[in-house]
Amino acid sequence: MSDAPAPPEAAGAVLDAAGYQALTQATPAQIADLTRFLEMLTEGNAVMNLVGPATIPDFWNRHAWDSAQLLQLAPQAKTWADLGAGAGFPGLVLAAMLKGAPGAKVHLVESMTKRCRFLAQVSKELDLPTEIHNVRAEDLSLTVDIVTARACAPMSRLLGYARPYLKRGAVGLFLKGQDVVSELQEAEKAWRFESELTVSRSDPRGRIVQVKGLSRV
Ligand SMILES: C[S@@+](CC[C@H](N)C(=O)[O-])C[C@H]1O[C@@H](n2cnc3c(N)ncnc32)[C@H](O)[C@@H]1O
Repeated sequence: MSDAPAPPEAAGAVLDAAGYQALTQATPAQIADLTRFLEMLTEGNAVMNLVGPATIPDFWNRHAWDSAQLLQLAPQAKTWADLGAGAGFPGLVLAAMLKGAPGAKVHLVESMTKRCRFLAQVSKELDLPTEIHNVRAEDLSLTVDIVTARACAPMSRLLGYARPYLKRGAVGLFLKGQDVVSELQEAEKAWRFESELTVSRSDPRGRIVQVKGLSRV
């Protein structure tokens, strides 16, 4: 048994920028971009509903690390589509971490115009490799390596939104909460698909669902 101290996520300690950097090997420039994003999120949240205000003090774990952990499941992926990107989770964090990587592009798909304006502001200021689509996800069809979503819709509905992307060869990586098993059971009534669950590293109650090979039952 190792005597090494428990990692912050296991110990339940609040994660700060240095802890995030240790978990992700983020560069100082990436930490600076994410710190500015946190400032813009805090300012934006004062005038519009972007994230639950109580979650902002836990930004580095609840939002940044929750999002960035996806990169460790798909280290070769260059192109991503984040459905229901909202204030930019996971999409803006992925874009900040992929900035400068050859061929990197994160498509942020969001139906609410106000939120798209916020996504555009952050992307412009931080010069992130994003493309913003102010549309409903299911009305768009992009060829990407990975299609992702967090808190966008229950799995059955989400698979309908993700279908055009999965049909073009994307793999799904969806951040889900503790109801994931019942959501999957419900989804299996309407869809056939392969799924694999990974425990979330930012919250042991959460699961990341990898989805491939979607078709209608
Ligand atoms: C609860 S928020 C979550 C936002 C972000 N993913 C996060 O985890 O912080 C859900 C977002 O999905 C968007 N949304 C819901 N259905 C959508 C759809 N069919 N196409 C695009 N955006 C959608 C909503 O406008 C909202 O911004």
